[in-house]
Amino acid sequence: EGSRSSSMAGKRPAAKVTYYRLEEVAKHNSKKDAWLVIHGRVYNITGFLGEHPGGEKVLMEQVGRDATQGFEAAGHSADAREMLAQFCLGELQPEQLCAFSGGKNAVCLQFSF
Ligand code: HEM
Repeated sequence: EGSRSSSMAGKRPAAKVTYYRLEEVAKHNSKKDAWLVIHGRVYNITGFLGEHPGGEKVLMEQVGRDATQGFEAAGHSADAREMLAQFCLGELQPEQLCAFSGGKNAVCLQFSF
């Protein structure tokens, strides 16, 4: 499970953000339990697999991993980007961000399990 910690955004009260590691995301790689990462956020898309206008197949190729590059390569609309929020579980550990998401560690692009 993800680790909980507080983060202070400006002077607002601490908001709870759940951080996940890629190793945890990787466990959720089946049709019945499908997670992926896009731009540093972790999404549970299990219920969306059959709803995706681009089809289930492309999503199943990305589950359990960082799908940022594929998501951007498909050129998603603003509507598609807004849909993401409803599936969000939390954030990827910042040091595991892929280069495509602004991470310094380009090796994440080749991350595989
Ligand atoms: C939860 C994440 C995702 C959401 C909410 C989503 C949503 C959508 C939506 C609404 C469309 C219709 C076109 C548009 O509005 O842009 C679409 C099309 C498409 N998506 Fe996704 N998508 C997601 C993830 C992905 C990923 C990870 C890939 C590939 C790696 C992908 C590949 C495609 C492709 C190829 C199309 C185009 C289908 C066509 O033009 O016939 N999507 N997606």
